[in-house]
Amino acid sequence: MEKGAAIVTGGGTGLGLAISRELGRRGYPVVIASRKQEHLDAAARTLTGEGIQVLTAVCDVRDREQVKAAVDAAENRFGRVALLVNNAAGNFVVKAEELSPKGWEAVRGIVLDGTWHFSQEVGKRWIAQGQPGSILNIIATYAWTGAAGVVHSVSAKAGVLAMTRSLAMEWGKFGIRVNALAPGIMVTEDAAKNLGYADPAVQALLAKKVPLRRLASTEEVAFLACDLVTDRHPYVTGDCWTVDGGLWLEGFPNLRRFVDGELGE
Ligand SMILES: CCCCCCC/C=C/C(=O)SCCNC(=O)CCNC(=O)[C@H](O)C(C)(C)COP(=O)(O)OP(=O)(O)OC[C@H]1O[C@@H](n2cnc3c(N)ncnc32)[C@H](O)[C@@H]1OP(=O)(O)O
Ligand SMILES: NC(=O)C1=CN([C@@H]2O[C@H](COP(=O)(O)OP(=O)(O)OC[C@H]3O[C@@H](n4cnc5c(N)ncnc54)[C@H](OP(=O)(O)O)[C@@H]3O)[C@@H](O)[C@H]2O)C=CC1
Repeated sequence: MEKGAAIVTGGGTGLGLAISRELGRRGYPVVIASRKQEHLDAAARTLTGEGIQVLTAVCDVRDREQVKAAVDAAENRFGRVALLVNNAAGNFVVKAEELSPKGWEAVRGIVLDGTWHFSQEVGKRWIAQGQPGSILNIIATYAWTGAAGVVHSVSAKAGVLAMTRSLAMEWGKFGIRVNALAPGIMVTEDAAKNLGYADPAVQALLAKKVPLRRLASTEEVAFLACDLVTDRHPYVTGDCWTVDGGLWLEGFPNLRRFVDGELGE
């Protein structure tokens, strides 16, 4: 039987692209949704070339109507949505006292509102259709440790973790699983640029802070993400898996110190 489709927000770049590829390899048609056509087109070319069925959906996750249109397009093309990965994010390092209302709004809107928009849109359809489903929310370990320099993202990711647990409790009876995954530091283009670790010398310093002494690859994080969101672990819900080489146990690096050039040995 045909598998339902997997929607991956922010599926055109970085971790989202790695998750889309791994889901494709596991037999799921993927729907990649994000704002920029050029990100989606480049990813679709790559994935199609690897034999994966792909649909692109230009969509700002902050806009409820665009989210609805993306889910409609996924159902029209593939019949059914089986999986949702809320991976899209926005982030930048800023002193809390200098963060503007629009800066707060942008990051909260993408991370917290975007996750809610897609989750409710697919969740209510699964409930109405009597279909099971699975949602995976990509967060960060600072959702529970806190971190200096990214108060907007920390607050939004903490909200997503609370949302994950609450939806798992409320929708478990419908056969809908909801989990979260907290990756360690990955060198993806926009994250490294926006968070001040594009320089390989900074990456080397960061790696020294990780108990396993290296940063994460998108592939290894994607593999675990796919294990969690697919039916490999059908009794896991409301949980958050961490794949960060042990970094959070050491304490999350103060991101302000990176951009201020104060990171020492
Ligand atoms: C060192 C280890 C770290 C590892 C852990 C990291 C864990 C998590 C990582 C991530 O989440 S990585 C994801 C990174 N990817 C992205 O951010 C891609 C998408 N990002 C964007 O599109 C932008 O960066 C955005 C600002 C988040 C959103 O773009 P949008 O077009 O909606 O907003 P703008 O109109 O450009 O800006 C809105 C508002 O925000 C202010 N702002 C933007 N950048 C900065 C900045 N660098 N510093 C201070 N303020 C910023 C901008 O000025 C606007 O406010 P106003 O000026 O209008 O008040
Ligand atoms: N990199 C890291 O070290 C870590 C990352 N994470 C998390 O991993 C996930 C992936 O991050 P990563 O791959 O590194 O970063 P990327 O910047 O590559 O991914 C973010 C994606 O979100 C999409 N996006 C941004 N804003 C919107 C929007 N308003 N609507 C729709 N899509 C949007 C972007 O596409 P487009 O520009 O086309 O809209 C992009 O594809 C994020 O949730 C991040 O918080 C967690 C811990 C560490």
